[in-house]
Amino acid sequence: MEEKDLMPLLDKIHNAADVRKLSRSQLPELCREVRQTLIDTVSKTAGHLASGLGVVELTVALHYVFDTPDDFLIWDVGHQAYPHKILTGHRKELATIRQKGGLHAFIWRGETPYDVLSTGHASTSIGSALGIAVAQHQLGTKRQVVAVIGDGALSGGMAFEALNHAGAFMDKGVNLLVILNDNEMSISENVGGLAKGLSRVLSNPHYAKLVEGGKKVLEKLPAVRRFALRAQEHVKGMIMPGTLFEEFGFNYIGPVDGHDVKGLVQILQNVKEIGGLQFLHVVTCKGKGYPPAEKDPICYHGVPRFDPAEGVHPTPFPSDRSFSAVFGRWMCDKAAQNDKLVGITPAMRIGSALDEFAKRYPDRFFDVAIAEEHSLVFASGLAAGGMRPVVAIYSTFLQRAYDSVFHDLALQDLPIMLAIDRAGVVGPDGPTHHGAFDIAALKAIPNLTIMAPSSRDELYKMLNTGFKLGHPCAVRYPRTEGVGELDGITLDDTVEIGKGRVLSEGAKIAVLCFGVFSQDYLEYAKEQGYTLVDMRFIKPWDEALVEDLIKTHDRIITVEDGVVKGGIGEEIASFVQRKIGDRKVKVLNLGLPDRYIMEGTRKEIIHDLRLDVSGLDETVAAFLKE
Ligand SMILES: Cc1ncc(C[n+]2csc(CCOP(=O)(O)OP(=O)(O)O)c2C)c(N)n1
Ligand SMILES: CC(=O)[C@@H](O)[C@H](O)COP(=O)(O)O
Ligand SMILES: [Mg+2]
Repeated sequence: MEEKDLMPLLDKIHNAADVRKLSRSQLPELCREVRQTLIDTVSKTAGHLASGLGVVELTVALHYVFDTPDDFLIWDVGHQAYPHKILTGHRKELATIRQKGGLHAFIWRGETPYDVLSTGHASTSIGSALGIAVAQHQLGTKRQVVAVIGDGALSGGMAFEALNHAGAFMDKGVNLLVILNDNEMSISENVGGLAKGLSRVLSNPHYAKLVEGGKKVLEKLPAVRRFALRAQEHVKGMIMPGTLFEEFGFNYIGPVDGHDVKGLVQILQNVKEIGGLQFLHVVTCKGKGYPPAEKDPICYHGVPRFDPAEGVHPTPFPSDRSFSAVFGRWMCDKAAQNDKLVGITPAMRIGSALDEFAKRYPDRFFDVAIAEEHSLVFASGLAAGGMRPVVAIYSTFLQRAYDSVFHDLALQDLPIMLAIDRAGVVGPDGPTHHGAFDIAALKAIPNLTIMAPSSRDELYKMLNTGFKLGHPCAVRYPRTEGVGELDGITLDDTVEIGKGRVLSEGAKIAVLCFGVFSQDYLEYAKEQGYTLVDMRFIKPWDEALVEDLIKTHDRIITVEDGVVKGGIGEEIASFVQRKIGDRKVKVLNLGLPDRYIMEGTRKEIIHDLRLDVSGLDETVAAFLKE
């Protein structure tokens, strides 16, 4: 075993209390061991890497200073919490992270006593930590509350709603420490005025002096609090004239070096003494300690399995065969033809495959940071102002902007297209990331056309159709590769609004699919002699086709990559009931269950839900006997 693989300290750490048994001088070695464990494990499991590497020292210092789990520690998103999982009893289980039956991808309420709230969607940590802090004040406990939020997550409006509300508790005996983990990165570059403001601090030539000054001031804090804070004001005044956070009622401290574990311990101990509303600005390097990740933190945000000696090659972008890549290609093709087309993403440029579009059309590409609600309202303004916006947004994150789909798109009848990526089961990111609800949620909104392509060429044609429509519309597609070729498909190729297509003529059973399942079932349907339909449209769906089918089929199965409850299948079942008169036609709705789907590969989950061919075959056999 190589020297680097020896973990003498980590071998003694079974929970955070064990961390607190170490001397402060042992902490740098503990950080080395945690960092090595992270690289060794995640390179074998895949998952989130760079963010966790950047908070190793902060995580060690927090568990060293605060009496966790009695004191509360709330991580924003939770993708950076792998070091936290290692130190709180899951060092071995980390090898199961994001796998079926394994550790949750992010923080999961109850996974350990240290984890009181589940996370996964950004910008919630300050609000939930404030709630916990107010609860402790009401209950009269002395339990401390710490929120750790990244500079990307801090760009989310929810974070500012919480900061604003926190101000109501200034000098009221509520203790809350908000730690900004500032690595100047989101998944890609962090954007916006706040990011610029924070960068000004870090790029200031006096920054190093400021950090030293900050440390000196903080070292004196408890003893000469008034003087120390005045001195710190002076130091900050050079760089940070009246910080935004102090306007919200917080005492802003920093910026401080987020990789000096002993310095962090000292600062946290001092800040803990002060109490009240504290905002500690910690500066870190995303990917710290693994040079390829330091050099390219975007590439190492989410990694496939890789050899640490080799690094990750190529940078994990959506594969060429993915639906996301088709969308990215369509955006570039359409932008060349129509100069009103603009593309918007809430912080997911790479995952949405907008990288090439952003490079070719920088003036028509807008990354609005982690601000899904704003991405749609911004699009409404662009549209009202004469542009043709396309918003690329993950299904699960679109949930944040549901009201804007109604209020700022459909109600206004604006020509905006939503490219809803990660629709349906996504896989290892688990329950906070499956795009399970967009069909049920969006189909309730009047004046919204919703399409679900079954193949890559169909997606391209649907994007053409949606853009040509010139009214509010959405195209939803999964985080998978697809069948179908784009050769010969042009920007003029569209699909007929509201019309489905029969892929295989059969009898007895008609299987109506919304999305990719029709391609999965095609061979099976042909072999069994069942009718297979690619419905193409969730709204408006092809009533005439269904009315026709129920004249010749007495079993209808609907399949959607979304929840069955409130899904499109139930709508069809109700339609069939009204149309069959005295005929006996039974309808079975298949899709995602009324429960949360835990982590696993998409393939595993689809199999467990009996939505793959073998599952469908079993279901059909039973259905025919009913
Ligand atoms: C509401 C929401 N939108 C988007 C995401 C996707 N996402 C996960 S982590 C991340 C970047 C977070 O940046 P930051 O908070 O700075 O953390 P870092 O990775 O830099 O440590 C994004 C956009 C999310 N989890 N939740
Ligand atoms: C933590 C987070 O929310 C993102 O990193 C998300 O995991 C990205 O998902 P994709 O890998 O599907 O882009
Ligand atoms: Mg960041």
